[in-house]
Amino acid sequence: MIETDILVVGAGPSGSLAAKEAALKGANVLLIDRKSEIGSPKRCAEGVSKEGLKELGIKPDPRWIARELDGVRLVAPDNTNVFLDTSTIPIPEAGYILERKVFDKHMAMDAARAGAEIMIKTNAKSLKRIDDGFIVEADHMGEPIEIKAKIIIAADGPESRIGRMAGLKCNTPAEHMESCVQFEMAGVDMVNNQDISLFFGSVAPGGYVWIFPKGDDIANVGIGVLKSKTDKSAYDHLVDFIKTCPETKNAQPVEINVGGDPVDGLMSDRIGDNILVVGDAAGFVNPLTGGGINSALESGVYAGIVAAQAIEDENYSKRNLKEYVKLTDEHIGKNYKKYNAAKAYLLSLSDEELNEIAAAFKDEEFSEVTPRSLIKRLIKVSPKALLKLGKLF
Ligand SMILES: Cc1cc2nc3c(=O)[nH]c(=O)nc-3n(C[C@H](O)[C@H](O)[C@H](O)COP(=O)(O)OP(=O)(O)OC[C@H]3O[C@@H](n4cnc5c(N)ncnc54)[C@H](O)[C@@H]3O)c2cc1C
Repeated sequence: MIETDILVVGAGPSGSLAAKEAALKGANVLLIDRKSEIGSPKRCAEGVSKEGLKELGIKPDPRWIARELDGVRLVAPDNTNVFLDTSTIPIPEAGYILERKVFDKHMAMDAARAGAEIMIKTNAKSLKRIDDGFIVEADHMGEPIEIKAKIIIAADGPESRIGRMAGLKCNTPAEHMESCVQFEMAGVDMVNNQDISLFFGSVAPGGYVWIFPKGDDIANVGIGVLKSKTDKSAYDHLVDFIKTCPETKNAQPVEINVGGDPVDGLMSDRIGDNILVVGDAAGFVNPLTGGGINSALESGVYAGIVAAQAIEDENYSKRNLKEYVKLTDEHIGKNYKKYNAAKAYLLSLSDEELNEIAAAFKDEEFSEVTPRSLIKRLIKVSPKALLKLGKLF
């Protein structure tokens, strides 16, 4: 039987940062992932906020940055463009396009350098609660093993099972799981290959289509839809878009990525005795954009710090892990309410309303956008916005 203070299940961004932080604070840490190669296959459009990385002290490394971005292009159903410049407006998940397969590996390498032990091709299958922690049954390189841990950090992504196995109520209802499909494509004739492009309206019911540039003619072209808003699959919506969009109709795929994105907001059940849940597994995904890398990293840091302190205190009770909930509510969750309201508004708009708003904003020189100034402007453009926004705020 392998024994450790802290077992981190999942070496995505949240798990690697949790492992690194806990190891730096002196805990004995084991990080496991079921994959043969950490980071691969990716399930991500790879957009990340520059500021977010900076705040966590993660220095940009050319080995894992595919592209540095200038801004965001919002595209209305009638193809009207609105350009936002990230140097003047802070926009979540818009700063760099990562090479996730390299980034995730580097984050795990940093955890190893901090002192964490890593086991790849190790799939956690079940949990058994014992007096002072858990015994995890796992499959390592095809062989059954057992790992005894005082604390588990569940960093096992959007289809997380570890939290639930430990008795926590942390799952995303199907109606709030964005269904995503993406092709990495070559030969994309982008309107602007320094901006990410987001296409709204009936092209992607309940979500949006994205083109995220990774090179001059290389891009992640993907879609997220809510199953409750369409009878068609996300794949069929994306194929229709690619065939008809002038930027993608001659492009060719080199990779396909399929996955769920939990856009329901933070789960309240994020801790229990001997367990903390981080990243997508706990719903740390911006409900408006579907972006979760920055908050996965940040939640991992807080979990690592709190878990290491609990090891030092020799107290792994839920009560002693509460600081994690406080930190994540304060630093991450507080913004989700307004993002949820903005999303509800966006989803309430018809194609015609989106076209009207885009037409009014298309020549705008945005120097600063505050929620208040944006709402004022929206109401001026579309008096109907007053009715819809009134219900939300
Ligand atoms: C198509 C798509 C596009 C996206 N685009 C963006 C974007 O552009 N920007 C952004 O910020 N976010 C994006 N996201 C969301 C982003 O990918 C996630 O928020 C982020 O990866 C969450 O990190 P994580 O560490 O919580 O989980 P993950 O990155 O999912 O990592 C979980 C890890 O746990 C491992 N694991 C799972 N179960 C077990 C087990 N039982 N035993 C051992 N290991 C296990 C998995 O192998 C995996 O490595 C996108 C998501 C999708 C689906």
